[in-house]
Amino acid sequence: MNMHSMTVRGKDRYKSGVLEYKKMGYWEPDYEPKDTDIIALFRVTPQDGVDPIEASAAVAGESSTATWTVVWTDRLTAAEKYRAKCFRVDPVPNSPGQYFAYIAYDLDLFENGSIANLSASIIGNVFGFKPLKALRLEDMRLPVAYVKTFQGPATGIVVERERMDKFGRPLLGATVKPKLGLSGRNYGRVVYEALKGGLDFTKDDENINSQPFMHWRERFLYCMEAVNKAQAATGEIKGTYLNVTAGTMEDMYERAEFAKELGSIVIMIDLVIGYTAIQSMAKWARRNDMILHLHRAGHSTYTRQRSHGVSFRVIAKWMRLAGVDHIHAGTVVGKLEGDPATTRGYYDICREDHNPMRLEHGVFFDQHWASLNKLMPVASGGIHAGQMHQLLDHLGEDVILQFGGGTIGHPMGIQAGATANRVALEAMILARNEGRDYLHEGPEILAKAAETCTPLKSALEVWKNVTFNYESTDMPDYVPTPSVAT
Ligand SMILES: O=C(COP(=O)(O)O)[C@H](O)[C@H](O)COP(=O)(O)O
Ligand SMILES: [Mg+2]
Repeated sequence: MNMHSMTVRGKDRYKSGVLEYKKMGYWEPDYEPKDTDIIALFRVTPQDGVDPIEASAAVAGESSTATWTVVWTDRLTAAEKYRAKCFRVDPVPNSPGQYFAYIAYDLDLFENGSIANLSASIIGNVFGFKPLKALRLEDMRLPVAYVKTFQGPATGIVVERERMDKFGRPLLGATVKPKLGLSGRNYGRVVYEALKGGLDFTKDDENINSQPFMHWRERFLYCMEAVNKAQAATGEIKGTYLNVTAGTMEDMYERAEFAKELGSIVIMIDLVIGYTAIQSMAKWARRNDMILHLHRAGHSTYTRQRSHGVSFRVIAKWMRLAGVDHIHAGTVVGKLEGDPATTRGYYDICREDHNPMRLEHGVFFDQHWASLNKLMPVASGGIHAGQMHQLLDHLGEDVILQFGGGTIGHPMGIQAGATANRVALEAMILARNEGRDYLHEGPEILAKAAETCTPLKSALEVWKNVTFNYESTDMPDYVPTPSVAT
């Protein structure tokens, strides 16, 4: 094969002629994916003049065995088997210049139980490939044989509810605010008031670790004192997600051990610690019967753009494999990006034993989760009591609703903020259980409950105009082949 054409420069530098991945075997339109193949769906935006099939074959090549030219040593391997195979390329409806490329990978390309290994192939080099303008990993079909090599959530939704002794309603939480600057004693006071007022959990913020104004041991000590006092005062089980995120694994283990010593039932980590660190902490959590909360800090840097990056649905799948018990998955109605249909897809990935293909929720593949536990989704970011009916409608019952500003910013104080949220939630659950149309009657149900709950009345009044609109990104009218859909 003559690869000298790779030296083409100037405006013609991306012409398809310079790419020979099709010829190298990375395009196989007749390929029928095996049950054991991993399938990735990419949204490919080729540079002008680049053939979409050649570009998609290049994605298959660069994310599996290929380099830019044929190498002699290919012949020393089972190259046929190890080459990823792009088997389908469809134009994305209503998105000129963008294509959905389906690529199948043999299971033997991957190490058991390692997100680091999976991601080093699938999102390793290929996102910087010059012949592409943009590339987005939209979804993945993970075969059961591969899923079974991961531990999954150690606690999961069912056991968490049993441990918390709370059933039939979403759980309630709050992120302590302000994000930074409180001393340990004042911080612990926020935790106590929020839990005493009616919340089930409080949470450290993503950037609270061990800063000069509050070292981690102080935080843990004051927080656990607050949890114990609130449990004694209310007779309910309470928790606070102690963020053990730190600069090294050794520091994280030390913090997690101390949280356990103090009797905490839950610890927290941030997505930015990396996949291997997350899997290590998940194994620690399983060994130590600890619920593991994951804050998705940093995800929007690569999940938000529609044409480039990695969809959060893929991250949610990877995190269910990795074995966290909680994951932030969006609110729809809050301050952070996320439309109802796509967010629903993320929640489906967390909570179902089997995801059927649901294009209307952006779920492109059937996905069996084998015996992996269900992952509790967390709705957090700019939500308040006045949205309770919408939250229940969009997100269902197996979810943690977290009101940071919506608790700690309450005009009557933190306990009152927590009470407002608890009363609003219970009013809505009762209405739902009575078969009422709680979504449409929501404002009326909340107003009625507020007649006997001044904190709720005050919350409804102060935040009555706080709404964040969302942009709908519902799936376009797109029909993939049944062979990859089922
Ligand atoms: O601190 C907060 C929310 O505070 P508040 O309730 O005061 O807005 C969380 O970090 C965000 O929820 C993260 O977003 P996401 O949950 O989407 O990852
Ligand atoms: Mg935060």
